[in-house]
Amino acid sequence: MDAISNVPTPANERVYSYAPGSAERAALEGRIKELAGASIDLTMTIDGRQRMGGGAPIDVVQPHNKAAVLGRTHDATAQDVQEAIDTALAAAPAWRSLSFDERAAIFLKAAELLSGPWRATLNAATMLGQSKTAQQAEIDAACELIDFLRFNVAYARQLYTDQPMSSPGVWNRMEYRPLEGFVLAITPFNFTAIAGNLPTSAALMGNVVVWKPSPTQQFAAHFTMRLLEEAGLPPGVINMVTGNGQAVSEVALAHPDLAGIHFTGSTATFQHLWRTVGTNIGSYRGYPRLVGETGGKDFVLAHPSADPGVLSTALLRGAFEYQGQKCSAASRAYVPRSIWSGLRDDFVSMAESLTVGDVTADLSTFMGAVIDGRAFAKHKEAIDRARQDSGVDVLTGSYDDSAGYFVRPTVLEVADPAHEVFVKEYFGPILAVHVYDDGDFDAVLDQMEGVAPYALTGSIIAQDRYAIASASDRLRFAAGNFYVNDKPTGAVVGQQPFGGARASGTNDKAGSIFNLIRWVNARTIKETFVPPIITPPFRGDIPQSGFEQPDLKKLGY
Ligand SMILES: NC(=O)c1ccc[n+]([C@@H]2O[C@H](COP(=O)([O-])OP(=O)(O)OC[C@H]3O[C@@H](n4cnc5c(N)ncnc54)[C@H](O)[C@@H]3O)[C@@H](O)[C@H]2O)c1
Ligand SMILES: N[C@@H](CCC=O)C(=O)O
Repeated sequence: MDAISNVPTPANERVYSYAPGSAERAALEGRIKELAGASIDLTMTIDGRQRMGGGAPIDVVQPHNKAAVLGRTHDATAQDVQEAIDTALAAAPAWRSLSFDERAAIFLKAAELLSGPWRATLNAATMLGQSKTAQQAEIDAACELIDFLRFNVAYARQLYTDQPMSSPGVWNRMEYRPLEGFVLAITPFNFTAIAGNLPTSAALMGNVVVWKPSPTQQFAAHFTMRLLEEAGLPPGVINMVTGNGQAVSEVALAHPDLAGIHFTGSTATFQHLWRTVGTNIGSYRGYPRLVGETGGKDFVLAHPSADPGVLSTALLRGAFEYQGQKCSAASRAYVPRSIWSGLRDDFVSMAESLTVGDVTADLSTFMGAVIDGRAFAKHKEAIDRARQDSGVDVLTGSYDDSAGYFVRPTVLEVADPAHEVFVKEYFGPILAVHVYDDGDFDAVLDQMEGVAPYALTGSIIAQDRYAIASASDRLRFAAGNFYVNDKPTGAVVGQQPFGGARASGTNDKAGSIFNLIRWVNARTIKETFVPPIITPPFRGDIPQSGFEQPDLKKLGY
């Protein structure tokens, strides 16, 4: 089509409340029932065809009811991964020559389908497979993924319209080519939206993708793939391989056409991927783009002027929503003694009153289970160690994996601000609190700024504007997303572009133009309309422009 279209102006998707008696609640409950008993094959999708991976089987269960198997997936083998790469590369010429409008329409349609008929399916799958409450599934699997799909189209259009200046007689253009090769998207268990965004953002920019979701998110990923197909994604553009990723690392990272990695997950995994790419660097066609958003040890710093109600709400929601399994979750808090002495008992009893259980059976439950046995064992060990540590006061916290992987909200009060609990990411509902003398605010600020290797999210809770300004300035490099008088979680696409620095990742801000820039490789084109020509005899002066009078004799006059 010979036109430069206006893409639809994006707006954040409305968040449904799922109030008792509402139509959306009835639809969700119905879908939960159907999917809970479905026990489906969680296949790979290569060239639009679904088939099981050739490796070891993996049962995908409900974390809050570990005996309930939602489906079975298989590890992809080296041969499976090779096939996914070959398919992607074969699909590349047609996909990249499709116009942006045609590509964008697929993802806009996916957003529309998810906003309507697919909403209950993806929310139910996320609740069942990742143990999210209805509210947490809604803000993730529905709203955030819809926002990613819609806002990315608008950001891509903005990027494409960014063009260089031209001078008289010259037209300069910038062509935003996709990367040459394939993009490998490796996604985490905790956000259905992130899992959907990582392959689709690269594909929107004209790239072909091999996508490997986390096995513990495979249930919702399976339906995300079906949604994209219904939206019209051509076969081969995004190829999904399943399993733990061993073969993906071995084959894709050694492939000469690896053009980029779009990763979200732990710092250790990203460092492994980066190291492997580094080792193989001479063998690629180009320099693979490495985009990785990783772990955090996110803080809440309270000033003596803080409103205690704001502080306790930020801590309860920031630390315990989705069982603390958000990369943004508050896992360390610094609270002045004057506030803590009045707040502690109430805060602990509020934490103890949070309901924990099967989020799909009772939609009012505040927390579900942690994702799997490995996560449960890690949290159990951390709590047991804390109990044996004389420097740690376990104010509340317990665990039970008899039916599901349940870890109750855990609050540790610790005097030593350099203790492991302020440094290590547990990625669960464990909050460490350091109580300081009110006069030590500045010293605390200096210490907590660099005690952990991460720099993802953090909050300052204060009424005193000088304290807010000082914390904002001195914590400038300690968080990629910084909050004033709010919890450190819940970034919204288009409002708080998300990502952190230091060990927390490359900070390419998911759902923003900065991220999309990583998936293009710009070509600059200069066209000179009337080029200068050197005519003999050469007198040593090189014409600077082609604006000499035309030779009328040559033209026949
Ligand atoms: N910064 C962010 O935006 C952000 C967002 C979500 C999660 N996270 C982080 O993600 C982590 C939790 O997610 P997770 O447990 O799924 O992380 P993880 O690193 O264990 O797994 C992430 C993905 O990498 C895959 N993987 C693991 N080893 C691999 C290998 N050798 N080769 C190829 N693939 C491999 C996994 O199967 C999964 O798909 C936390 O550290 C959290 O902070 C960060
Ligand atoms: N973007 C989400 C966190 C994603 C990581 O898990 C938030 O802001 O809470």
